[in-house]
Amino acid sequence: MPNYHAWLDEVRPSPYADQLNLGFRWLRFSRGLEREYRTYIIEESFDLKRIALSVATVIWLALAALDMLVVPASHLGWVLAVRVVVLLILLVCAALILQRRHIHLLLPLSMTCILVLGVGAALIVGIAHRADPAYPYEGLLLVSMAAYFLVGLRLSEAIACSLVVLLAYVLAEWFAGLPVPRLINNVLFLAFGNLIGAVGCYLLEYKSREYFLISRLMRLLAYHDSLTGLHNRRSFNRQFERLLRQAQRDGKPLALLLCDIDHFKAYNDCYGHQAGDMALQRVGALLEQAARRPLDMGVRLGGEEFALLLFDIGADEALQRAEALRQSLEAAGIAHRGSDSAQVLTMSIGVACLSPGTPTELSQLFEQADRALYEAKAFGRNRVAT
Ligand SMILES: Nc1nc2c(ncn2[C@@H]2O[C@H](COP(=O)(O)OP(=O)(O)OP(=O)(O)O)[C@@H](O)[C@H]2O)c(=O)[nH]1
Repeated sequence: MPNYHAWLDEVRPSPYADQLNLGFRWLRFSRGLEREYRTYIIEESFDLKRIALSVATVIWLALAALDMLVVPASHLGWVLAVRVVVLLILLVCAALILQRRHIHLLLPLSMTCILVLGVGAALIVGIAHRADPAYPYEGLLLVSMAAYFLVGLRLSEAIACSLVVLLAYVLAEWFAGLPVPRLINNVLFLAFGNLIGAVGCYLLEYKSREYFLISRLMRLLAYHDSLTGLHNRRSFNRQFERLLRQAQRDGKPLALLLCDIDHFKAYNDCYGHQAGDMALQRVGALLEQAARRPLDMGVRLGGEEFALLLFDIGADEALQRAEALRQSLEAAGIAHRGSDSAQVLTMSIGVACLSPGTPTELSQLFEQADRALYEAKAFGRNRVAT
């Protein structure tokens, strides 16, 4: 399919943007993304599976009632026996699916339901055709349509299920002794129906994958700063509450480092806005490196203000990390002839710590770090204060 996402050129590289650019006409992403998509689709299709199960059970029971009217009494017992066995398996699968605990079993259970319905329907047609060749076989197409559209299967899974059902039908008709020309006619009808289902399913899965990539990319854009790739203030506010709760629950300390580049206005004035942007990106990369543990967070708060949120860190170590960060910018040696504090670009850092068990709001921790930053600026910049 053609790629209409020209706007991706203006977005920072990410696995989602890369995959959108690369395309996915074979309905497959790169390995990591494919795993993420499959987990997402299983979660997403849970409600669909519940509805599909209810619809399938109702239709199956309705057809059982119809069988009592149209299947000759000599074969009705067998037909009803198949209906009961299929119904029982459906109910067991439904009980497991609805518990939701067995999320890893959701896919095999859904495929089992489709296969049991399809093979059961094929058997019933075979049994009925032994007595009455006019018994409708088209119901098999309903099972395939459910596989393509109703259960949330991927195209390859839906095709696999439908082919097994088609094979079961051919065997059942062979057992029933249906004349070959009629069998060919019926198989062709089912095959064409499957073709239509497969094309529809392809288009749906393509759109579902596209939606997955775009929605993940949008989330990434909404929570990250476009210039540096760091978390933005919105993401910081959102994650801070979560980290605070986790720190309190686990009895771990937290530290907030507020970082502000010194004399950045003068830097812009001396070297231009574009050079200023590049300097901000270099600072962003240093913060990214400093936030190396999974629960640490490097943030661009706006302009030339950054923050580093460190999880499970005591006051002494937090000061050391702040000092290391300050030194790393100084050591980067980005010339700054307009600065009063040094000949290179530097930053001032205010540190605030939160001990376990101390109830604190983000605003309080922020104020504390801001006061320390103000002190660092007032005492000559290019320093760490607490
Ligand atoms: N290049 C560039 N400049 C920015 C960006 N955002 C903010 N700035 C500039 O950052 C400068 C911040 O200036 P001030 O708030 O006066 O701070 P300062 O000059 O660093 O002074 P001190 O913090 O007191 O050392 C302003 O000139 C803004 O235009 C950006 O995204 N890119």
